[in-house]
Amino acid sequence: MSFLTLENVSHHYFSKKDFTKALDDISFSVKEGEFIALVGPSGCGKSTILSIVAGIVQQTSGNVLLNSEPIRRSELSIGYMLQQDYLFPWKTILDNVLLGPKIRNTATEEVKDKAIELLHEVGLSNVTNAYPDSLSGGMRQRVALVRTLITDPKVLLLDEPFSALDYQTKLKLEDLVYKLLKNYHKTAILVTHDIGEAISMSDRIFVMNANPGTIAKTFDVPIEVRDEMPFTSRRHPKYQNLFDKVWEELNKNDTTTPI
Ligand SMILES: Nc1ncnc2c1ncn2[C@@H]1O[C@H](COP(=O)(O)OP(=O)(O)OP(=O)(O)O)[C@@H](O)[C@H]1O
Repeated sequence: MSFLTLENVSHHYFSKKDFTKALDDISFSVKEGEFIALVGPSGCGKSTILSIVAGIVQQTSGNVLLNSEPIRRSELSIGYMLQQDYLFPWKTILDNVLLGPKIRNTATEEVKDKAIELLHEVGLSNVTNAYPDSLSGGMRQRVALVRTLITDPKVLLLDEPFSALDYQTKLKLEDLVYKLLKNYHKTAILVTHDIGEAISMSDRIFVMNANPGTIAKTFDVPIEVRDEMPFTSRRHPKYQNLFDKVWEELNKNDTTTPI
């Protein structure tokens, strides 16, 4: 059963003199609890899709559906995780995590306990009262993850959340995020330029073309790869096979990077 659907979605960005056709006739469905990845060249509209799903950008045409009905924004809670963590330097880690609930007036003792529990789950129990400046990039992204999860969003939009991290930290965080999202049965859409990350974390991959942004091809990640944690899944022969196919698809229409 489809949970979240984009139906013939197109989008133009208008300026005073010009316009950009960012997306052309995008259609796909995501099941509840499913993890999908969008990969494609720079400017193909990946972030625009996330913004449309989040309701930050209103598509020029087409529909966004929730459980096959036109979406009512109040019915879908969304969590966003970005490349930058946007932690407030003057607030402690715990207060950064509790910012959303405090704004909504829902920061009960129970929510505070949940925040502490989640910080423990991501290995940050010992820094709840520290300030962001004293944390590494990977630790800060773990705080950002907890800050996203504390509001219990139904859908997580992950816009290149690991791309600013060193490679080792990135691999570790991919495992951690994957484990948490599966444990909490979250639906997630990941935008990434990293084919390996897309294969090792998601159930399906949408490869996009640019100018305007379209979905060129959808790949199902084989069950044997999906059943493993992201790091170990990279050892599976079917991982490499899919990597080659996604790479080939990405390069079919890419005229920007001659090698
Ligand atoms: N606010 C905006 N105003 C005008 N044009 C925009 C705006 N945001 C994005 N665009 C244009 O829309 C197209 C899609 O942009 P988008 O950021 O969604 O692509 P992307 O695939 O996420 O890119 P990247 O991988 O570089 O982050 C691009 O041509 C971009 O320049």
